[in-house]
Amino acid sequence: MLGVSTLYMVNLRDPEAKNLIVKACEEYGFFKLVNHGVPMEFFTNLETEALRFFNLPQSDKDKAGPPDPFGYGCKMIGSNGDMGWVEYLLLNTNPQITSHKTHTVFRENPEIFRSAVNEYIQAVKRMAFEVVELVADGLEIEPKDALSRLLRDDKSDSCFRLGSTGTCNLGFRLNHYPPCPELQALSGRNLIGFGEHTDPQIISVLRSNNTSGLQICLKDKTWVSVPPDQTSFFINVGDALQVMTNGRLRSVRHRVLADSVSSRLSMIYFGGPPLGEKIVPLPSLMAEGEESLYKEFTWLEYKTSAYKSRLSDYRLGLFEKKPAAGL
Ligand SMILES: C=C1C[C@]23C[C@@]1(O)CC[C@H]2[C@@]12CC[C@H](O)[C@@](C)(C(=O)O1)[C@H]2[C@@H]3C(=O)O
Ligand SMILES: O=C(O)CCC(=O)C(=O)O
Ligand SMILES: [Fe+2]
Repeated sequence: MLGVSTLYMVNLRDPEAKNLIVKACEEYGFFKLVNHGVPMEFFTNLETEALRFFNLPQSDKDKAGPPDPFGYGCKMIGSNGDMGWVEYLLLNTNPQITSHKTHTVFRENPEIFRSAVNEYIQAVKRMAFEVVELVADGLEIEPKDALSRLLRDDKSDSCFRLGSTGTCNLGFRLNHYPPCPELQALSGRNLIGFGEHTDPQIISVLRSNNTSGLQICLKDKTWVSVPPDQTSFFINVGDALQVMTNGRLRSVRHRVLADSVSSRLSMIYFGGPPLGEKIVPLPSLMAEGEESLYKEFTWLEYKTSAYKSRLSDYRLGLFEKKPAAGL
């Protein structure tokens, strides 16, 4: 297997970080971030609270569901028939909004859980702003905050997701993949934890425990396993950033396979723009005469369409400008 782990590793304090990030996002749409400055205790506090939840009896966890859009979900991913060997909590990133469902489950200590989530999200958001500023700098995008302002916006969709009740705050997910002992008997067979997909947003920031399972799809369509590293973050380019860079940066297809022995816990922050934002290639990035590869759409339009799609669908396909026949 390729030495992917060294090809896509970026030290946030390296003076060359902006160039390495751009290279990794062009080639893989993915990289591992080290020396990021987020204290390890933020990880471990949240991990302890998450495991406290996932270790509850099933009937208690079910009281925190369904994930419409916040709350607990088990095996069903989204609402269009996708399934995986996973249970999860979908949460909002806005500390002001607390979900009555998680409150129900964390009867004794909802504040401890919420504060572990908030402390983690604040730190991760700050780091994500810095990462997209480095992307802008590396691509010589003007103004330098063209991407970070979208994530910093109060109405940013690190926050919003369409739900049956309209728009509401979402942008954070805790995934738990229990071990599946039956897998050992099925030697060589894979069990899908979270099926292949791209993330619709601008950027996703993932951290997991020390259990493997995450795989990314390379340009040549081969899948490679990402060695776990519980001290680092893994950054994904999402569909919106692919469009805003007119295809220069690549929204990475990824998936998670379940393990027969170890459980995997991952926490992911999804950074998206405000709902009304037009998702178009950034003008300062376009060469003279270069045309957008995509039709114009707002983030709300894209999300609405994405949430009607199946996990593995190529969601950007509907928004690509197809060359006219015969030209
Ligand atoms: C099958 C689905 C789950 C998903 C919404 C969708 O209809 C298609 C995109 C999926 C995805 C992938 C990245 C994130 O995990 C997620 C929260 C997102 O924004 O888009 C999920 C959605 C979900 O689990 O609801
Ligand atoms: O749980 C993981 O490690 C990745 C899950 C993922 O890609 C997602 O939730 O979008
Ligand atoms: Fe994902």
